[in-house]
Amino acid sequence: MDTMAAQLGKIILGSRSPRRAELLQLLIPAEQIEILTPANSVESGFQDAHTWREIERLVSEIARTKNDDVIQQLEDAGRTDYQAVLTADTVIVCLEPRQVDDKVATLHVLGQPHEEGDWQSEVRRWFKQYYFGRDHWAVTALCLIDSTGWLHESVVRTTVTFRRADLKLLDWYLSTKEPLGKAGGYAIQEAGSMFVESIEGSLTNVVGLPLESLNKLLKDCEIDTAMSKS
Ligand SMILES: Cc1cn([C@H]2C[C@H](O)[C@@H](COP(=O)(O)OP(=O)(O)OP(=O)(O)O)O2)c(=O)[nH]c1=O
Repeated sequence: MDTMAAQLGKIILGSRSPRRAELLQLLIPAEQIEILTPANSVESGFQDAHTWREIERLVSEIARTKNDDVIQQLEDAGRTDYQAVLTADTVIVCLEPRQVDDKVATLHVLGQPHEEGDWQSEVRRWFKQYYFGRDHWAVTALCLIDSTGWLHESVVRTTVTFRRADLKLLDWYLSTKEPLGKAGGYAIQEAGSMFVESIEGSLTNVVGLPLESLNKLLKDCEIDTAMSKS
């Protein structure tokens, strides 16, 4: 790709998440980003996924499905004026509390709370059963496909440790509705941070777009970022 075209071509962000758009703007100038929303992907199959290998495979598959959807939209519109399409998917992975006779701990995946149901009870249960006083992981799969169709992928895992139970704070937190639209039902970048004791790894990965890893993928794609210009 020549440098001029590389400078002009848009980076298409296939996401409805405002957090992903804000984070991408830290690496790519806003005027070079265009947002196209992928069709809602079915986040199924996780109920049978209990190993890291299987979970990471499924999260990557969802990010790729979102990307395919956006590329199809671009093709349908006869568009060739873009450098790459970026999509991502984030889930929370927890350890099932050990049963007395369990030999090995089991992994369990949480997506976004189900808005149409009693989401407050659902999120309250997640906090009590999986979060308070324990570790869990935020896992984000990135999928970047350049205009030649070359696929660049990565999966990033961050360990998050929550403080001990504070049920009063949890009741208030649920009343804010912040958990809606967030994987695992909390936002570490907002009031959800009050539950967090520590994290190990990338913070932006928890928020839905791991910048360090994305910067590397963009570099692999020969896309200039704010860092490459400095
Ligand atoms: C854990 C966590 C998640 N989140 C958000 C980021 C993502 O928007 C969302 C994860 O859900 P996703 O299903 O990955 O993404 P989405 O449906 O919001 O957006 P799209 O598929 O269109 O890209 O959770 C936070 O903002 N803060 C957090 O601490």
